[in-house]
Amino acid sequence: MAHIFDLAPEVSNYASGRLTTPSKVRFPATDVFRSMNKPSRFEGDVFDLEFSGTIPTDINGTFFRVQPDHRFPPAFEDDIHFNGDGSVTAIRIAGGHADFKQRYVQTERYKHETAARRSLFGRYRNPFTDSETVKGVIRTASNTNITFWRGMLLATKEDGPPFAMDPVTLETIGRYDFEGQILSPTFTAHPKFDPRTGEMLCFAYEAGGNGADCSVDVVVWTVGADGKKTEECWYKAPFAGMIHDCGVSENYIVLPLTPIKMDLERMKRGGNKFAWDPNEDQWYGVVPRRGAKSEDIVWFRANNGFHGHVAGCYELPTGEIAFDLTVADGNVFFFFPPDTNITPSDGVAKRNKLSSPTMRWIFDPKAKKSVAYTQAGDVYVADERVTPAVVWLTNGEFSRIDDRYVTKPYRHFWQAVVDPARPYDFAKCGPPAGGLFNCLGHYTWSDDQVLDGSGGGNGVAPTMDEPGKKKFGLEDIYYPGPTMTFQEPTFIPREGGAEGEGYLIALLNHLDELRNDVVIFDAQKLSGGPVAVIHLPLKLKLGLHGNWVDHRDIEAWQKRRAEDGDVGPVQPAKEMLPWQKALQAEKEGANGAH
Ligand SMILES: C=Cc1ccc(O)c(OC)c1
Ligand SMILES: [Fe+2]
Repeated sequence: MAHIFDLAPEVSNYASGRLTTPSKVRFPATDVFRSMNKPSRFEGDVFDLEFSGTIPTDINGTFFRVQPDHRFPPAFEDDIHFNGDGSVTAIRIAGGHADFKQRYVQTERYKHETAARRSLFGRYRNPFTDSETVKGVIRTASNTNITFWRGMLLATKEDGPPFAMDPVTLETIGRYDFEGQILSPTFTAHPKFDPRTGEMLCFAYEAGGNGADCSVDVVVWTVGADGKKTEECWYKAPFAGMIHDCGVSENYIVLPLTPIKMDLERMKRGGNKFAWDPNEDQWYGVVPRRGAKSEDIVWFRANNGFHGHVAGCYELPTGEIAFDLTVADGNVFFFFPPDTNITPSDGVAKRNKLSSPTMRWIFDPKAKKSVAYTQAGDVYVADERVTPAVVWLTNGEFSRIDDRYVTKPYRHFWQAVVDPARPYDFAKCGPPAGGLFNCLGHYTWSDDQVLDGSGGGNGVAPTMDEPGKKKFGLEDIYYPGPTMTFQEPTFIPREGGAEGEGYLIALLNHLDELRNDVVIFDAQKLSGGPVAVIHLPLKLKLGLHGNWVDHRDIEAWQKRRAEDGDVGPVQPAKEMLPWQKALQAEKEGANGAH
């Protein structure tokens, strides 16, 4: 009997890039599904994890994070990581011990594909590539963020509505529409929480129709601590681009619009949802948090760049807004290249060795603006272009702050950092899956930068290409060695501590062993190395975002969410979304016509 491994090499499940009728469960032989990126697909628990060092006994809570993790071989052989099914990790820490739980978000997509035991949804955010059997089904993979809101976890991806999960069991409760108050087809993966008021500030882009029609409609909401929606205002964006993250100050919200553009005709042809436009500016929309009208938005323009994640955002004594985020000098999403049918060939950006500094922008919300009439509606554009007040060469991504300082002046931020000067063991690890985030960085703004937002005194920072730029503030860096990279860090506040006093927790990727650890640092002393290394007996996937939830908050809400609690159980959405109802009516109309 020939040994299984002696048989002829496996036949691919793909014919001209499309999934055939899979004879075997076999993922594409591409970098997206290889080595550290190999599908995990694991759901389960590990009680009382092994660890080295000492897990701080003064923390009692759960570190939640989410990863895209394809459950089935994708419909398209060249599928991308960002199109994987959302799978949530919970690291429950108490009494110096840690437990592990991993569960998928049981979205509509999850349910339909489980029943079919195969992929039914096609390309990333392109329903024109889906099986006819799932037309009208909410297709989000809920794979980008996992936040805690009024006793539930919200698993989110910006292409669809949130799905609620139980924060202890990780069971999926269902699609969440804020008790029927938020019915847009899309919802941000980056809601922000005002620590002073308990409000959730959130938004959606491509929000005007079915969530996949390249709409330029943007909506911004405020939901009060009591769960009641108190603000809703709709705006027009200058083009159908990505608004991934946002910043919130005491009175304003800042929406960075990235020049990675949608195109409906390309999508209908089965192409990519997005294409990088190296000739387009980066835009920043600034809107009031309260009592806003559509004409209150002001869009600021700056030279082309790729927005990363927001650190802090707050108002200066002048009433201007300091807004900090990483901005890369080229297309970070290499899997969404320029659309050569649209972008003039001479415009294709030079192949950058991307640099991704932290930029501080200072926006005047009262800036003089003019109306640009676009076919989609009025766009209010500031007359003056903007340049960054500070360019800090952190070369990082996944900025995080002490979330108790959201909307307020802050000093500390942390990032996953790329330092190409450090040794990397390519022979053992191969290419650094997901980016060479080989360090964790802790950064502290200097006094003058906190108070007046200036670039260290004169308010004018060197431009991006000025040689020998100044370093700003303090830097505290940890490098684990040549075979490891980090995922996004998350701050854990120490009870009663000042800003930034506490711990930093992150996943560590062992690219040689193909396994993960969870590392915990003193947030003020990364360079001292981790105080604890929690050993997972398996490899997860490269994830996106995570958050720390203190167990007292979970327990308090468990009481309130009990059948006899003052709030009662989480209510999943009861009705289809408006775009689904419209589609159903269209179908019935068409059927009725026969
Ligand atoms: C990191 C940004 C980002 C933006 C859009 C996405 O759909 C996403 O999916 C994982 C991630
Ligand atoms: Fe994000």
